[in-house]
Amino acid sequence: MTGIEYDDFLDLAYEPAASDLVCDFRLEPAEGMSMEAAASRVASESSNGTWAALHVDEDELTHLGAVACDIDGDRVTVAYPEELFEPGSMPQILSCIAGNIMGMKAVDTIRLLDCHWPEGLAQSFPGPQFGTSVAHEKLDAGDRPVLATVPKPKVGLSTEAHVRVGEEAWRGGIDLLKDDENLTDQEFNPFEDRLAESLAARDRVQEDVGERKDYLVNVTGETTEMLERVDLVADHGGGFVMVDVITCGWSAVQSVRQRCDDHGLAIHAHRAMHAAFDRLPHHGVSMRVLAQIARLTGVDHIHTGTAGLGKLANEDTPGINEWLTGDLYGLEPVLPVASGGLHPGVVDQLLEALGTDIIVQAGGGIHGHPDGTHAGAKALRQAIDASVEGVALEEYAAEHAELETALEKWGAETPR
Ligand SMILES: O=C(O)[C@H](O)COP(=O)(O)O
Ligand SMILES: [Mg+2]
Repeated sequence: MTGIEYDDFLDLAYEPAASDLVCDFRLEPAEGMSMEAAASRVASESSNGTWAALHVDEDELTHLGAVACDIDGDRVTVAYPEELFEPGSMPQILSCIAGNIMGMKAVDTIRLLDCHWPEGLAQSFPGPQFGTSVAHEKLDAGDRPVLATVPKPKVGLSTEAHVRVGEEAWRGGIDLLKDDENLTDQEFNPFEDRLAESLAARDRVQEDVGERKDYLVNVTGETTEMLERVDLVADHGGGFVMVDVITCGWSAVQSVRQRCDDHGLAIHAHRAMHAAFDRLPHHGVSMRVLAQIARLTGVDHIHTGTAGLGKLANEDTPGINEWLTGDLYGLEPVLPVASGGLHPGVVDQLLEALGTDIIVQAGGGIHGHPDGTHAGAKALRQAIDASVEGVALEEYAAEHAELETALEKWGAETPR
């Protein structure tokens, strides 16, 4: 017999193996508990330990214990053996590394800051089907950012009004019409009507303007229902679906990813509710980790913030975007989405901060233009063109009336 003590999970001399999943945490131990004891409890509870010492027959035990292997101030590194995990199951992985430990009394606060994914575990997931390549595989954005818009008000428009707003925006130079996160299949704007009519409008606009356009229709719902909606999008000739990935849950995202593979559909991930996990800096799961999970489970785009230029609080957008587009054992890169309070007057600063390999989404920043949606869409496209060409917005506005009006209204201010 062997006794497993909860403080057996600390070994500061341990060097993680290449196959380990290595996680960085920030901890605040409970009163009266040392950092070492708290770190060991985290490694224990998130792998194969519990609060009490156990007595287990050595012959019956598979060694799956995690190791708290580094402590630096309030930072703790924990290495997990890959055998602890079910390959390809994001819920199972999260039940380890972001499970009971989030509410454990041994720590006052705990935040999962970053994960270093080993090759085997990363490759047990599909990753994106298209990722950044949507800009030229499904659209005609070339080297400029892809442009998207959400009709506002976010809910309440009839199908007809919704489609009209979309058509005006596409004609003004926007690539993607996007549903809002809380618009799915309500009575005032039913899913299938909106899908069919929007895609018919898309086809008309494409024919007229000679540029590919598409529609990010929000399929979010109960998983079986959501898969049926994915099939409908394919039946109607759409190229993308949108999913509220946090509210649906990662298991549902994995199911949608499989179904989208059958149809060649790209997935636009909205992150509504992410801030419940990542807004408090000392607790929860960072947006960086949520974005990593999104890439592994296979979304093609995900909202990652606006580098402080929009209406929502954001953590390290440039760093997250760099991870999403960097090397990950051959998995496709994800196209990051900047959204939330953007308007033409901040586009130059946005591209300076995040580069051009992004989607720029503006709702209020288009439909709030004094001359309406069509002019607002033109103003956003003009601001993008100016910034890509390296021309100052004010200078470009002298020749482009819609941009001039937008700059008069909003200047370069960041909204709240
Ligand atoms: O879902 C989104 O991305 C938001 O609705 C953005 O809207 P806004 O551009 O008006 O802030
Ligand atoms: Mg929204």
